[in-house]
Amino acid sequence: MSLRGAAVRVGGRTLWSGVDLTVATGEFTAVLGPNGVGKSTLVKVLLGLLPAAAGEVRVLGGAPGAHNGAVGYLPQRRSFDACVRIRGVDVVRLGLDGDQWGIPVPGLGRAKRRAARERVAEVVELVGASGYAHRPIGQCSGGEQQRLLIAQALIRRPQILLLDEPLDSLDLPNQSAIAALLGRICHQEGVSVVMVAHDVNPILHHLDRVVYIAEGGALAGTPAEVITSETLTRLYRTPVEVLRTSGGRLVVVGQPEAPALHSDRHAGHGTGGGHAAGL
Ligand SMILES: Nc1ncnc2c1ncn2[C@@H]1O[C@H](COP(=O)(O)OP(=O)(O)OP(=O)(O)O)[C@@H](O)[C@H]1O
Repeated sequence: MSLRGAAVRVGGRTLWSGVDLTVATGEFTAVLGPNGVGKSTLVKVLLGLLPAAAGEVRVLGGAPGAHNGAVGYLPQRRSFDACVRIRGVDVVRLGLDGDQWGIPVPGLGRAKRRAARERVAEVVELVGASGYAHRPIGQCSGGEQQRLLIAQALIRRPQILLLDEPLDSLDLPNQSAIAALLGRICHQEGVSVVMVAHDVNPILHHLDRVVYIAEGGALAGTPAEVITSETLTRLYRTPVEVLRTSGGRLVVVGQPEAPALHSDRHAGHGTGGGHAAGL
């Protein structure tokens, strides 16, 4: 994926401009930055849901959206209500043929149904969800639901996996487990992972590249290049300290927390109301 001199405008406002970025194949990239700078909007541009206002954006050698069959997408977290009866495996299967729901697929014979079942089982195994995938998804924990949604995004064997804050509202052990899972999907399965995140700590260990969006532009580099006290303090406009543990791992301290009602800030998109108060 590449952006050259790219800019984006929403609601008559330029969020960022002059952005030059490249995400190479097989890399684990985090998109970070303060609330409201346009991280989710970047994901929408990469999916072709929103046109760039200037510059050039290419995804898998084509215009954004042209190869979405090879892009898995996990939108910002929605949790399933406890009363949702659909099983985890059925949610995963929707990633394969959910877009054909209600329309009979001619010639979908027994062999194809078996292949689909096998692919569901394979991807459920990959994300470590076999133990609960046959339960109603509403009865799975937040971390379990997230694994099943990642399986859904992976079922078509995408080359790129785009995730919008997949660790949001998970507890710390689940954040680490999902981060490790995504690291494995990237580095062992060869899927390029691009993930919007608020807290870099759970993923820091797995990252190849960091993109910070702030001050109307973007800054990219390796974690060692970008994650420094000086750079983060400047970008977040608040004191942020980067410490190195005795094991050599970086820890970011003082990074602004995501507000508790995070998903509410997105409820008003497109309606002109609702989310500005949370920024
Ligand atoms: N459809 C829209 N119409 C008008 N404004 C929009 C629209 N979509 C997003 N915005 C605004 O664009 C800005 C960036 O939104 P975006 O969701 O990309 O930010 P973000 O960096 O992902 O924020 P957060 O960290 O809070 O998730 C916000 O100020 C938001 O209010």
